[in-house]
Amino acid sequence: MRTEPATVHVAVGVIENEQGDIFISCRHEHLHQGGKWEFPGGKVETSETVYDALCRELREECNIHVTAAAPLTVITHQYPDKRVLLDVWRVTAFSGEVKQREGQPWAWVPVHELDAYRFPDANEAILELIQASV
Ligand SMILES: Nc1nc2c([nH]c(=O)n2[C@@H]2O[C@H](COP(=O)(O)OP(=O)(O)OP(=O)(O)O)[C@@H](O)[C@H]2O)c(=O)[nH]1
Ligand SMILES: [Mg+2]
Repeated sequence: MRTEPATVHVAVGVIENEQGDIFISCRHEHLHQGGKWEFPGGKVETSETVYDALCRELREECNIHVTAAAPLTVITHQYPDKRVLLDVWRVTAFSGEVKQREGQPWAWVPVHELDAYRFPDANEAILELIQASV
């Protein structure tokens, strides 16, 4: 008998700077969807809320302390090898200077240039929402 693997619940942050550029980083090659660009974030642990996970992941991955964020969308996506539920938040206020702490290439990208980057398939709806909001 084959059992379906559980959905991976992921908190994802869309961080914008004063110019309206969006922070993205490139996933390490050896990871799931490696080599593609992503919004920072990571798995929600059982003991935490999605908002707590968002704050923890953005502190760990990009050095900021989130002070306000609003839900943007929720996406479920089935990859050939994995099912994910992306809980996407727009970070509206933070303290600290954004920097990539995990050795990934990173960039601040104007919204109209996001199309030049390759993202995981699940991200399509996120990109449409960001582009529609400028
Ligand atoms: N962070 C992030 N993950 C994404 C995005 N789009 C997307 O499909 N994912 C998928 O969500 C899953 C969780 O991401 P993750 O690898 O960042 O998790 P994590 O930071 O907790 O790392 P870990 O693997 O070391 O525990 C991965 O399978 C990844 O491919 C995105 O824009 N940002
Ligand atoms: Mg991560």
